[in-house]
Amino acid sequence: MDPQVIEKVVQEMSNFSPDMGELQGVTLLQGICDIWDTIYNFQARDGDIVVASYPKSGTTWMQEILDLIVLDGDVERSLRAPCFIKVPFLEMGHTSLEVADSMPSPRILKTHLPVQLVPPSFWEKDVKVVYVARNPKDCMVSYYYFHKMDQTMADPGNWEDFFSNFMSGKVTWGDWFDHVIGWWKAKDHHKILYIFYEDMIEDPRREILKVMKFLGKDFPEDVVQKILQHTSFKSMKNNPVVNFSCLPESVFDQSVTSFMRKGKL
Ligand SMILES: Nc1ncnc2c1ncn2[C@@H]1O[C@H](COP(=O)(O)OS(=O)(=O)O)[C@@H](OP(=O)(O)O)[C@H]1O
Repeated sequence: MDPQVIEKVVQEMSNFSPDMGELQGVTLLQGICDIWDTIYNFQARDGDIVVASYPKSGTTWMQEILDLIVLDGDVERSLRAPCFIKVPFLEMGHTSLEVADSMPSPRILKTHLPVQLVPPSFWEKDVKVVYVARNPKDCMVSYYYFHKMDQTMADPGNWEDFFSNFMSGKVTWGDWFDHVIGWWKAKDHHKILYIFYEDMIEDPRREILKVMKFLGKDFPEDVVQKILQHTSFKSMKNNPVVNFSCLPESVFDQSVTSFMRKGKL
């Protein structure tokens, strides 16, 4: 991967301001609202795989599982680039979208958008979505610490403030309840596999097998074990490709808290 492209994506991330905007009643970063036409007109392709979630639900974990499944368990190749380059984040700026456009298929893309805001081309093409949901209590705690660590997010204030903002959907990417319910309903009409973070914690092998089946893959046990081992919390915490240690403190100040913070219920 061209280091200049990585640099450009990081630069774009650091340019995001904590200002909030709103789209169709959903609270989003103003930076997302500003480039909404570009995001909404993004062209999905047949064969795209999307990991969708409310923030802090286990997205990065699922991204890495998906990448390894697509790579038939080739750990060496999974180390080719940071996760935000391997799996472009749909609403994170022009450069991410350019990276996505230049990628060969099958692509893996990430979004935190509620289902009603997903660009229409995703429903017109043959796209598979893995949605990850996490219980709101852990999601909220994780999101609170993330706001403190991510220097481009608004200061969350004290816990009581953040709690009431979260409960009323006044945090970026909107209301947790609408998000998980919207995607739950959509799974009856589209190719969506709905996975729970808690199930992944309880039995990660079982959930990885579900994802493999959804993607039409079947591996011998040694490959499944490799994927399992490489995507354990301990491995991911120490893996620079997924632990965001390549981001400068001006973006993620991990002296406040690690991105791979707790990884538990
Ligand atoms: N492998 C593995 N096992 C268990 N838990 C894991 C794993 N990888 C990431 N995590 C935890 O997921 C939380 C981050 O969620 P996201 O990746 O969705 O964050 S983001 O919205 O994309 O920023 C964050 O949760 P908290 O620890 O509760 O903050 C991560 O620690």
